[in-house]
Amino acid sequence: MTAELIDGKAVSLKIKERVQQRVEKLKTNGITPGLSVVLVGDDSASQTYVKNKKKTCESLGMRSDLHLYPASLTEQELLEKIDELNNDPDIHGILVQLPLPAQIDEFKIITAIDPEKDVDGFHPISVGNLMIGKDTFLPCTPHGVMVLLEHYGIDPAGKHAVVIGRSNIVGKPVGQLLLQKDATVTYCHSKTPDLKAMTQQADIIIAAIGRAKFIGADHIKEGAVVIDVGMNRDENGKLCGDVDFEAVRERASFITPVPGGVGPMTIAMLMENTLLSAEKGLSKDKAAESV
Ligand SMILES: Nc1nc(=O)c2c([nH]1)NC[C@@H]1CN(c3ccc(C(=O)N[C@@H](CCC(=O)O)C(=O)O)cc3)C=[N+]21
Repeated sequence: MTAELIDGKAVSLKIKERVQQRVEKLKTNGITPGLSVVLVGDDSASQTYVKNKKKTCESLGMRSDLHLYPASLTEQELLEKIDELNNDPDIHGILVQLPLPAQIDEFKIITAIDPEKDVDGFHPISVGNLMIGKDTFLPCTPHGVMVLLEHYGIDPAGKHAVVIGRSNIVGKPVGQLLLQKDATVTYCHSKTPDLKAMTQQADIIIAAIGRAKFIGADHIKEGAVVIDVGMNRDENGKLCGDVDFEAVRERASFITPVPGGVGPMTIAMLMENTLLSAEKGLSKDKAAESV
């Protein structure tokens, strides 16, 4: 069997088109969605990502401002910036690029962001709402994975989904979203004694490990759906996922490439969250007017 390619780039374009149309509509009500992106430190890969986020925002008619700080920024200074953005009515979404330098406590920063502007879905309130199935900002990468599955007609209900990785931003939430869609979910991680025995039982595999080409053909069952959330560099410095794509595609039914799979979806869902935040603001203003 050769797997069908899950084209995240193409699906992300469709989502962005829809976002753009809704942005136009919002603008006729006098509101332009605005995203603030904060980057601390001069990591060049991170700079490229945040610049891409800004470019994408602007291509969809949204506003975006970039706040670049040296790696020496103090926690207090960052908290003050977040406070300012929390109180800026033109800013609907705040994204603080992770990881942060060691002197800054990530949890303190994430919890300082107004949950109503938490377009990353990382605030404990957003995480809690996700756990109990309440309406909230969904974290962008897990949400992007679910949208891809839906787009390709892959219904998780009754399937065995094996999530490899238990980070707060990918592994844990994507397992939760799969559970909400009635999958049977197994979480695997670095302390799982026999990973292969687990992944061989999976109908759907979500690889969020962080090791280049770690998942080979012998890890998967014939016909499995393989979603690769990895972002690594191979021995030649080329971007690659956690899955050995060429080998695994011969056994899988569907597979995401890296690049062009989950990555572009992450950005598209961020745009959608920023739009949703701005739309919520509008409906609140309208409600206030009608009182
Ligand atoms: N607060 C916060 N929120 C994030 O969402 C966040 C973060 N911090 N820190 C870093 C990670 C990483 N991340 C990516 C998003 C898109 C691509 C992406 O578009 N990738 C392209 C390729 C890009 C390339 O060629 O380098 C693709 O897979 O096709 C990659 C990585 C968001 N992150």
